[in-house]
Amino acid sequence: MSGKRQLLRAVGTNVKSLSRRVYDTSPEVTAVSRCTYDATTSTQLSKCPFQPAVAETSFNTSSINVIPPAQITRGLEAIPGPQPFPLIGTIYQYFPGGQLYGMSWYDKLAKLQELYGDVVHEAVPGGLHIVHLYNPDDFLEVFRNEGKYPTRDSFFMLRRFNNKYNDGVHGIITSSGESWQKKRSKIQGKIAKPKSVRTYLPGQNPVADDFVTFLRHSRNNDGIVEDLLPELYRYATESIAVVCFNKRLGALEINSKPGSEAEQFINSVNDVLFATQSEMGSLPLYNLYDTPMFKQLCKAQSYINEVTIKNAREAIEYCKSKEIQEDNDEEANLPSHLNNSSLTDKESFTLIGDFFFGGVDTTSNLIGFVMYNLCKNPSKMAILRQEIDEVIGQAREITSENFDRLPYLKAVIKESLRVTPVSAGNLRTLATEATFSGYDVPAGTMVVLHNEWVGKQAQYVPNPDEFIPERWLRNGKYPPIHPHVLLPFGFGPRSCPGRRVAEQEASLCLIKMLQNFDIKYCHSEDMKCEMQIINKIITPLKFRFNERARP
Ligand code: HEM
Repeated sequence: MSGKRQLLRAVGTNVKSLSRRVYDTSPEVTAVSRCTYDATTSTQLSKCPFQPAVAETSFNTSSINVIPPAQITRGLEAIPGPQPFPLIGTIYQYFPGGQLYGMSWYDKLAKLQELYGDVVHEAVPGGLHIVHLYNPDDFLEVFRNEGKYPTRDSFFMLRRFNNKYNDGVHGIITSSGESWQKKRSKIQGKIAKPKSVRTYLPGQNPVADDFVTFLRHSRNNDGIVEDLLPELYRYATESIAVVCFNKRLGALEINSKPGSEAEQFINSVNDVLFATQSEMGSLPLYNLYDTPMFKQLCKAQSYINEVTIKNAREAIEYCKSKEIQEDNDEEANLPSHLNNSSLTDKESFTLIGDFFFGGVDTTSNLIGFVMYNLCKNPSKMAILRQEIDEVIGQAREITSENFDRLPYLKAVIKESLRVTPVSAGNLRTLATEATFSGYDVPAGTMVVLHNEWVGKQAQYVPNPDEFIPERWLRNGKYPPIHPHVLLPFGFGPRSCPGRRVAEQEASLCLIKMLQNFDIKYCHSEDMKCEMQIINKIITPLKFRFNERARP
């Protein structure tokens, strides 16, 4: 191991209590089956487009973790995993007769871990190599080796759409390198910082009030909403429009006509996510011709762009007509802010489109998951309601100060993201070679961090099957959890810029629902979800909303 990497390894994690397999004499590592695939694409893999650089990390560097060089196994071919074959790689295991056929996403990745251990290699058609990781210590190692401009290679179809039909202009989801950083820096201060997100409260409070009114109209005579999820999509769309355009779209209008702009927009977001999920585990034929799935994505993304551009232009015109120049003016908006930056119109609109798109399914499923978990754990719901009653009471205006005094609400959201995460894990392409649990993995390899799986293992989270928000409260009553187990919004400079927006929108919605209703889950079956880039709820979220009894 080079001196530089010895040094990197030496700045270890502060979580000493967790066992590291790399310290063992590796019997488990050597016992598992070896991959004999000749990695013919190794030249391609080492062609990293980025300068080798080490990611800065703010973690405590108190303990020393040095892997003896003799225990490090080099090269992808040495990593355990299913046997790959030329051209098809390991994809056959997902087809009938294969060991992963017909399984849910979570069951597949759990099976891979069970069969091969904490580091697993898969070869995907098209010469792509994936390394699955199941140890939080290795997650830290990934972020140390993600480079100055972290890369998350995903949304390949969307990338192709942008290249082919958006004049080669990308937002931040599909861009990389300096181009990614330039765009991200333009929007970071407006969306990602907690203080700036609070400035959207005056616009988002009325959205949450309207959602409560909307729910009252959606209930049947028994107070039942047959499926809350579509209503939550409307809420999230209306609320993210406040952030993106400082504008109401009308998604929560009572008796809004089918086929409204908001409805078509929501359907388009779902179509893009569905097409993107279909990329995984299939041959990338869309690179050769416009496949039906690619055409579906193109249609949906074109609509997302159309709605974004229309609303962004209106927002810019609004600021011009009112001569609003200052960003801190209450009537200022994001498109106008970007219009005054060095980005071209197309770059700005594509960037805003990413946020508009990113803010729909994520937030709505998060709220759905939290509601479900609370209903399944009524004692936790009672504690949360008490906190809300004490801090906010029946006030309609939720202030920035209120948010700072709701630790249990934060803990509930966090625990929900562990038990029923919106994002199952994280993805990076290594900028530099790295060592994971004793295996050297070359630069350019895609690594998948299985946070959902790790968060459900008793060795990392005690009583993992129980919904215990208290474990996240900093009162010393529960043992600390490894800081890389739960990374629902990713990590580092490429982490989710919409995190604070999502948390704020979800909190507002949950507060208002608990202020107004007694809520019960009343579907006969447990909730089920399916991986469509995010974990999406696929069974009806049937709740009874009774007006809350006032003292
Ligand atoms: C429950 C809510 C959400 C979850 C769990 C979530 C999760 C994530 C994750 C895991 C990533 C990848 C981070 C990484 O690679 O380190 C991400 C990226 C992203 N998210 Fe979110 N997200 C949520 C809500 C939102 C919202 C509300 C928006 C828009 C306001 C948004 C916009 C984005 C964008 C644009 C990216 C790409 C960032 C980049 O590549 O630089 N997300 N999100």
